[in-house]
Amino acid sequence: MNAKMVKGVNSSVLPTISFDDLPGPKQQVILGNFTQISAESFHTHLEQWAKEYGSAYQMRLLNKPYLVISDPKIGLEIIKQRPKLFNRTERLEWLFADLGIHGVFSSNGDKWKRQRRLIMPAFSYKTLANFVPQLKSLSINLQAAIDKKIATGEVFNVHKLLQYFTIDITTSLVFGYQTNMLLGNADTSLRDNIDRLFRALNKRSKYPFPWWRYIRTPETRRIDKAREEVYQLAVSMITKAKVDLAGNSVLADEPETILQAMIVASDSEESKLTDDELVANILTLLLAGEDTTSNMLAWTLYYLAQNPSLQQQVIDEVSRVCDGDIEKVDLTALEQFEFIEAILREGLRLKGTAPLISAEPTEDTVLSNGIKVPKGTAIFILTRPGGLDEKVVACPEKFNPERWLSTPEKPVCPHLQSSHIPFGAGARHCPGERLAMMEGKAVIARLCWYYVISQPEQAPEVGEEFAFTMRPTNLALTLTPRK
Ligand code: HEM
Repeated sequence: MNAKMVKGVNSSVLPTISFDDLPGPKQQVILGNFTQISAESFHTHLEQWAKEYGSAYQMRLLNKPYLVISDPKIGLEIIKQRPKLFNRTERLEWLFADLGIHGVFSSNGDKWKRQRRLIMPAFSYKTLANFVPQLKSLSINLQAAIDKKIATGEVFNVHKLLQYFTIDITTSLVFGYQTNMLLGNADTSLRDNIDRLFRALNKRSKYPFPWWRYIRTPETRRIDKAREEVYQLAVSMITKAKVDLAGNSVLADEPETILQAMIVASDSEESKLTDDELVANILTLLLAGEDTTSNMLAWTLYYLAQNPSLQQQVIDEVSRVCDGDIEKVDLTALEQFEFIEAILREGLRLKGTAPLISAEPTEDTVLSNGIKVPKGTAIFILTRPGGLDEKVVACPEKFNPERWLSTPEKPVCPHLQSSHIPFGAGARHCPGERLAMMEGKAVIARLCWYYVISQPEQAPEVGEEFAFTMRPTNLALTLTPRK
């Protein structure tokens, strides 16, 4: 094979290992490992096999071979060499296209470059800084929704309220449209539709061909309905944004929403986004911004519930930064919440909500560990094992935010930092990281300030479920107002 070497590797000293010679779980004829792996625990299966077969192994789902990488150095090497040497997988492209959400997340090549350029201004420091008052008012709505539930005395699901919060945030930032899920909008169809689309993505990613296009089941019909409803919402928002832009020339210079910014930025002939591309990107942002962030918040609360002294440390930080009054929280305060940031990072280390990143070489390639990867081989990069490696992290199973606090005498361990990629890395690094962290800090500060967070006695064991993002199952939390 005349294979391309990843950057910085000297081919003359590298022994090459053929993909077919890699170890891996025993495969069945035709099925490969298909029946050994369930969609809901996809990531834990892959992580378990990494413990058994090493940091690079092969598996097969029906006719499709996969290389699974859990060595963070190799994972980083792959994702940092996008878009030149690696792409998102072809399968991911058509899965997203099939659901009408083929935007910046799933595109490759020039299509991806153009879309990435057009959405990035929406995540600039300036745009997010302008969004802080809205973020603050939506976190107050979250608190009001919690208080309302507490007043009724009913047992309630905090995770669901966090999902409403992130939908309210994303729709308001992306469309400037108030879904008001937290303030009692009884129509939960948007959340239900997003949920259905995520589950469909996850289940369908196991199959090498789109059987659902030919065999209609009640579930395929429900998925089509969900897709159509979200699509129509996006179309109506585009129409409204265009009318707003036409009626107010100031908006062209200072767009108020991501959607307006995308329409303005795409207004030159060579970079124009078609309406279908606009819809796909709106849906991409809705999906990318909702579950990932609400799951991160839910996992963080799970760890805080087990540790009252961490809650007190959050209160102390908020008090110090906001001069004793959380209602003074603003952009500067959010930036100064270092301890809360450390808590969020530690939660992501143990329960990263994006445990897999997929990639595919654009040509035959040799990795720096000597593995020859044929063009088009699908690769799964596991984002969690690096942060659980005892050689890098002391007591890796322990929730210890202190490890993320940097002082001149004791900077954060560089190995820990480089093996921690919950938001990916390189040219396709998550553009929503800063927004997600701002949301996380605003919510964790407020909830610790106003409530004692605990787990009910007899709480069921909390599990992990993979539904394209990784979420907690059976999470029961009690929020009691602080005196
Ligand atoms: C805790 C919250 C979040 C996590 C853990 C997360 C994680 C990730 C990861 C792992 C990727 C793939 C990166 C790569 O391939 O290197 C990604 C991509 C992406 N994320 Fe996020 N994300 C979060 C929140 C958000 C938010 C709030 C938004 C926007 C509203 C967003 C928008 C995107 C987009 C558009 C991409 C595709 C980037 C590209 O392919 O160029 N994410 N995210």
